[in-house]
Amino acid sequence: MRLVVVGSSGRMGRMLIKAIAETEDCTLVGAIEHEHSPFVGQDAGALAGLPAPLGIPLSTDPLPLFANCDGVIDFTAPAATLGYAELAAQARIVHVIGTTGLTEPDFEKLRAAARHARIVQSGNMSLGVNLLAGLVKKAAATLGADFDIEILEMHHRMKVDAPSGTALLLGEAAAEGREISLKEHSVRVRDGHTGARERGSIGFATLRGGTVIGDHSVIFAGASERLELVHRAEDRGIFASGAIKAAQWAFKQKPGYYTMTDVLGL
Ligand SMILES: NC(=O)C1=CN([C@@H]2O[C@H](COP(=O)(O)OP(=O)(O)OC[C@H]3O[C@@H](n4cnc5c(N)ncnc54)[C@H](OP(=O)(O)O)[C@@H]3O)[C@@H](O)[C@H]2O)C=CC1
Ligand SMILES: O=C(O)C1=N[C@H](C(=O)O)C[C@H](O)C1
Repeated sequence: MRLVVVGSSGRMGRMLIKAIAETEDCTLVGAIEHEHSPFVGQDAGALAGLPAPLGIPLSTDPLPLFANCDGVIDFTAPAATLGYAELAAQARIVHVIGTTGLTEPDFEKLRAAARHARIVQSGNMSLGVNLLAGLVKKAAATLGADFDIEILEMHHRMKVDAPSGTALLLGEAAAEGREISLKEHSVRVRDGHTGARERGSIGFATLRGGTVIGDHSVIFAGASERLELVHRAEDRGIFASGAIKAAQWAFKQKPGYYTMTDVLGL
């Protein structure tokens, strides 16, 4: 499969270039950055720390690359992702989206692009987190509203969006298990005299610091017992290999909007 990476000098971009180089049946055919990036023109392999250059310089023009590839992997920023989604739809290719911080209007645009592209979007591409989401759904359904649900996440100091895409994905899983709408029951911030906790709400807490790759805990707090389901990412390679698996899976599908639950058959 011929793949292009956008945001290729970023933390995930570099990890993806390395992972694609190490994956059989996948070839990196292009690496893209925005026009003001200081990395434009540099070799993708050198940037990713590979022992030899790949002969692929970072470019700013997606059009010729999208026209000659099977899929694009995108861990960038919401505005960039929406632009790439339009181009991927025009080129009728696979678009794997790991970008977080997307809003409901953004998701509507992505669903429209998925009429022509094969989009796989997930706030977390790892097997562990997607399995965790299933466990959270089951726990939420089993325990019911006598147990308060709180979702705690910690990430590195450079992360720009909160709560994390993963925390929101886990919140959706909990809400689905409870058969409620997350939008109507989530409490994203607490400060000052908040009053007692509202029964049935799903709370979020965000920590930022250091180099933490991504820790998530879903806490079910009952009257005399507490259940905690935890995932800790130890290497960004888990997101990169999940994204490549998603691209390979989507290559065989019809245009549409898919998630990692579809890819992993969970
Ligand atoms: N779903 C998942 O499994 C995961 C999702 N993520 C998400 O992926 C996103 C990226 O994370 P991370 O790699 O840590 O962030 P980085 O900031 O390190 O990387 C983002 C890269 O995208 C570049 N970029 C910005 N705009 C454009 C554009 N228009 N075209 C091309 N490149 C562009 C940035 O350039 P510059 O720095 O110059 O602005 C940067 O190099 C975040 O939303 C994060 O939450 C991260 C890990 C896992
Ligand atoms: O920005 C990150 O780093 C990560 N972002 C994703 C998120 O928002 O959940 C996934 C992972 O936790 C790392």
